[in-house]
Formats: sequence, structure tokens, C-alpha cells
Amino acid sequence: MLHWGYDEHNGPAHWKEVFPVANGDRQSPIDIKTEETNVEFDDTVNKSVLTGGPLSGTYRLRQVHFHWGSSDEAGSEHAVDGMKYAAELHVVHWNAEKYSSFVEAARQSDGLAVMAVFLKVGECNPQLKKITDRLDTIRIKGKRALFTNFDPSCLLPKSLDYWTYFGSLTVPPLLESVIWIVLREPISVCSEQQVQAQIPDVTVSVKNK
Ligand SMILES: COc1cccc(N2C=Cc3cc(S(N)(=O)=O)sc3S2(=O)=O)c1
Ligand SMILES: [Zn+2]
Repeated sequence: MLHWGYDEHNGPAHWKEVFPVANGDRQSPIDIKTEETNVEFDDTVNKSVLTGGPLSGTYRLRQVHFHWGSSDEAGSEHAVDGMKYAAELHVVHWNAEKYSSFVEAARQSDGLAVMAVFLKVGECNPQLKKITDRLDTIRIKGKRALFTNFDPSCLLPKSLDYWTYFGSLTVPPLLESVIWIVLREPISVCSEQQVQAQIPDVTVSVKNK
């Protein structure tokens, strides 16, 4: 396998040939089975509130990127009760309190925290417009768009209910260093905001200056 990808010759079935951690016990993505998961609440106060979530300490924003597929039915990486969404937004952070660099953090079991937000096709999303308007400039895999003062929290849905689990990067190097926070409520994107990338399933990264 020359370089990992999503084709027959270099797709997920082959990744373990170069990244043996693919056979690990906390590989992502997973299919979230809601009937088996409790949304965590801190019930030590008189009304249930989510406090701090699963993270101890603060995780520094590293990058935001999307995953999508060649159809609206199978673009997300995680699934909920077997159902996939049109796309999935990942907001990648690293534990800058405990580790001195992102690459070092990426090798630690509590080094990374990625918030995943599902995208469904519906009304146009004015917040997402800041990114989708720029997708035309990064149609080719590997190209990057630089944004200044981009606050990813503007992309979040109303409810911050989430599922969380200890997992991995979903693409090579597949490091088992990610605390996943998967939001239950999807955000919407309209078809005009979807750029048909020349290579489906390409992951584009948006990096702030
Ligand atoms: C040592 O080089 C490293 C170390 C750690 C991460 C990466 N990266 C490559 C894959 C990858 C996968 C991500 S996902 N889809 O699970 O959110 S985030 C991410 S990355 O940070 O760009 C490169
Ligand atoms: Zn991702």
C-alpha cells in the first residue's frame, strides 16, 4: 500500500498493513447504540447538569475538518443505531496542559479530544457559509484554506447533549489517543453549500493562522 486512502487497493481494510494499531481495542469510528448508552449527568446537585464533561483540564484547539461521502446517506464516520449522516465535522483539540506538543499529545491515551458534529441536509447554514464559501479554493486533496478569528463554537447545534468514548483517530496514523465527544443533535447544511469535491471522502483541513 503506497499511501492510505479509500480505494480498493489502499482503503480501511489495508490500513492495518502499515498501521498495526488498526487492530487495537479502541479504534474509531464506532456505531453508537443509543439504547446501550446513558447521556452522562452530574446528579450531585438538585438538577441534572452537564459539568466539564469527560475532560479533565483544558484541551487546545488544533484544527477543524469535515468528512463526507459520495452520497447524503453515508458521509459521516460515526453512526447512530446504524444510521449515518450526510457528513461529520471534527473539531480537534490537544491536551496542552499535560503535553508540550500536539504530536506528543497524539501519542498519549488522554492526549486528544475531538468533538464530532453530524451534518444533515436541510436549510442552509449561515454559520457554515464562512467555510463552505471557501471550499471552492480547496477542491484538491491536501489544499488548505487559512481563516483568522474563526470560532468553531458558531457551528454547534442548540443542544450540547453528547455521547463520549475513548477511541482513536479515524484515519492513519489511527493513534488510540482520542477522547471522543459526539454531539447527539446534527446541524443542517443545504445542497448549495455542499461542494462536490473532486475526490469523495476527502478530508479538508481548515487551519486558523
Ligand atoms: C503525528 O502526526 C499526527 C498525529 C496525530 C494526528 C494527526 N492527524 C492525522 C490524522 C487525523 C485524524 C483525525 S480525526 N478524523 O480522527 O479527527 S485528526 C488527525 S490529524 O491531527 O490531522 C497526525
Ligand atoms: Zn476527522
